[in-house]
Amino acid sequence: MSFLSVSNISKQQLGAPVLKNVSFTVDKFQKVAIAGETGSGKSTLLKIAGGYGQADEGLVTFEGKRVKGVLEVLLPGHPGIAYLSQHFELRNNYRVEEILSYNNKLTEASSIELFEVCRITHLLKRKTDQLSGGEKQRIALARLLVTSPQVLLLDEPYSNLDLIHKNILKDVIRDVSEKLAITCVLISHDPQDILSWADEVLIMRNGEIVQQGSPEQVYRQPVSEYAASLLGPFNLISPDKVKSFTALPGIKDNGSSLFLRPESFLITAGDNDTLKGKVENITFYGSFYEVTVKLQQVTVTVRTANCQAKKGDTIRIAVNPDHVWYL
Ligand SMILES: Nc1ncnc2c1ncn2[C@@H]1O[C@H](COP(=O)(O)OP(=O)(O)OP(=O)(O)O)[C@@H](O)[C@H]1O
Repeated sequence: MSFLSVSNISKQQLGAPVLKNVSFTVDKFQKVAIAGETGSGKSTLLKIAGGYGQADEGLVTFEGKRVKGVLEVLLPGHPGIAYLSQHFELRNNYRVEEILSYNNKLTEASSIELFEVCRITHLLKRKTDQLSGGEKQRIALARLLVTSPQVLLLDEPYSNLDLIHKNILKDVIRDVSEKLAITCVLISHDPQDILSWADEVLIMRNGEIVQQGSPEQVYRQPVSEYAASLLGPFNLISPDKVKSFTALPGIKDNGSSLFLRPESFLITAGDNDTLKGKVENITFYGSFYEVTVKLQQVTVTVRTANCQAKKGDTIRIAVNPDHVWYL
């Protein structure tokens, strides 16, 4: 029996299908990320999974019990499942500690640990209008966690946060999974948030899950150009141009497009198993450079930690044969 099971969910909004027969399962303690373009149905799916939406068809179960939709219950939600919306609200004119005292099912020691995990211990005496957006978000999260859920569903928790607050919240969410042993499902647009955190990634398009796999699988072996583009930059060499890459080990001209992430290329001094090209552009991104290299027939983007070359230089590039993929 799956911990959380979403089976054959379909949903229409204003006469148009928003979810089409979607199924997935979440194991206990798993970290699942949902990615997809705007309007692909991520939020609708997450709400239905937590009992905060209403499916037209299909079944959601949590530990074997059916999760009812909002139209079937007086108060939305299901015991054991917490859902943090993109649009949460904290009541004005309350102290944080008051907000966190309602529905608190934890012992005092566990509450103290939770407030530490959420990095809000220093905020407990503040009023809710004396908090930054990032602090409010962590309190909204703690407010859910004091109810002692087993599953936490997070809808784009990192949107609208600056890098500092985003990094704090990333640490918090990691600790929620690891220290508090809570199963998490998270929606995000940012490949870094998804790939560095998840055990399993679901990719949605037009109300369907088009790919599901580990971060490495979905990143290195996408099922389509769409799936590839959600998780970062890539080179896609059309079948008629692949022949010019077959000098590189591991690359075959098999009638498909050749897919390579920029870091699958390597700038090298050697002559063997390499291709010659001219540097067209170099962009510095802090921890890496992106180098645009014009080869005989195509231009590719190469990602490298160090770059001695200059614009206009002729360089040689090799490829990591383990990263070769076709679409
Ligand atoms: N209450 C609603 N009434 C009508 N249409 C809706 C409603 N909620 C969602 N939709 C539509 O359903 C589709 C999926 O919306 P959803 O919010 O699930 O997508 P999403 O992938 O989460 O998008 P985003 O990344 O922008 O949040 C969209 O076309 C949206 O316009």
